[in-house]
Amino acid sequence: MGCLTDCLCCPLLFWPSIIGLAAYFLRKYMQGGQFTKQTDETGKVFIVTGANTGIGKETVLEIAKRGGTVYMACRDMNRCEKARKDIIQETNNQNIFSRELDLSSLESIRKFAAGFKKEQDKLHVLVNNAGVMHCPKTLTKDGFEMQLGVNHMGHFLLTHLLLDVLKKSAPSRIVNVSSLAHSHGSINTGDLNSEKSYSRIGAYSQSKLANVLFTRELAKRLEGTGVTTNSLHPGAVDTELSRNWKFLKHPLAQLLVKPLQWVLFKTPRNGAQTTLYAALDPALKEVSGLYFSDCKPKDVSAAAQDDKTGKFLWAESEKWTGVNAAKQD
Ligand SMILES: NC(=O)c1ccc[n+]([C@@H]2O[C@H](COP(=O)([O-])OP(=O)(O)OC[C@H]3O[C@@H](n4cnc5c(N)ncnc54)[C@H](O)[C@@H]3O)[C@@H](O)[C@H]2O)c1
Repeated sequence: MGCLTDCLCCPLLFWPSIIGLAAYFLRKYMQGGQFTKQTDETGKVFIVTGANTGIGKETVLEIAKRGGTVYMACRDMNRCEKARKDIIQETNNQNIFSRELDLSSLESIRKFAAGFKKEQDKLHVLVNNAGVMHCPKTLTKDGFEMQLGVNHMGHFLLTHLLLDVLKKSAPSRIVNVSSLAHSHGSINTGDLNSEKSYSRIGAYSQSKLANVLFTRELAKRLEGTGVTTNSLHPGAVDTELSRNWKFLKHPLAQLLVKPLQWVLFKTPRNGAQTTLYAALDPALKEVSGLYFSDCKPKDVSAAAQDDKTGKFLWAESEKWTGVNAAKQD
């Protein structure tokens, strides 16, 4: 009792302990839902885009632990190869492969899909995970605004090129990693490619809204094929995604931001849980067109429920990516 009174009277001990405890429990809470079901993925083939870091790498690691064959589709082959070796070492699963895929190049996407289909005639789960966020205005090799180009258009083409193998492997799944940022986005129908004006944040939100609209429209078109598709928000996750916010690298910003990040952001492993849930949970075998967060279905914004915009985006994406011509290749 005396000791407690002493502590209460000593702000130097009391307040740091209270803040520390509050931070600890808040961090625990912020780590979110976990996918704890045990599944055996032996014999199943997966592709994960952007698999060398962050959520993508953790997704591959967990699937590898469960025996799946995984193609890590990456832009940076040095980092991809290193991540692959780490995963093989940790899981002893030798069926992990690294392949080059640059989603900012339609040519690279076509090359990746053709190469994959030469090696495999099955694909059970495609995880469209790769993404860029808040970059300064740049264009993809084909002249698309980078965030819409990589996050949506690249995955739109990739998905279409792999649909035949996904259908052959049904029941199969397409998982699109979107973001809560979709909820403050809008599809700029008059200036989809941000030619008249550009906002880093607006273009990211637009691309993540495009992920949800694409998922919903695709789900309708895939009805009865045995291929399902869902989108998700992984949570706020401590990854390299914020690399374009250069001020965060300043030592002073690090001093302020790091403790906050530790409390409020998920680890990449916890950030991968909703992706794993959407990709692996047997209970979702026939569930399609939904949006998940923390391993649960969640509502999407009104803009994401607008089927007219979904159809507009689909038609534009077909035009931009030349998907119908590509399918005949
Ligand atoms: N981290 C978060 O808080 C958060 C929140 C919401 C949504 N997301 C989404 O999660 C996904 C994964 O992001 P992360 O947080 O792991 O970030 P990350 O930066 O660690 O990983 C992104 C991956 O995408 C790859 N990539 C980028 N451009 C590419 C291209 N042109 N071609 C191929 N690959 C490319 C990167 O190389 C990297 O491997 C993204 O789609 C992101 O929008 C993340």
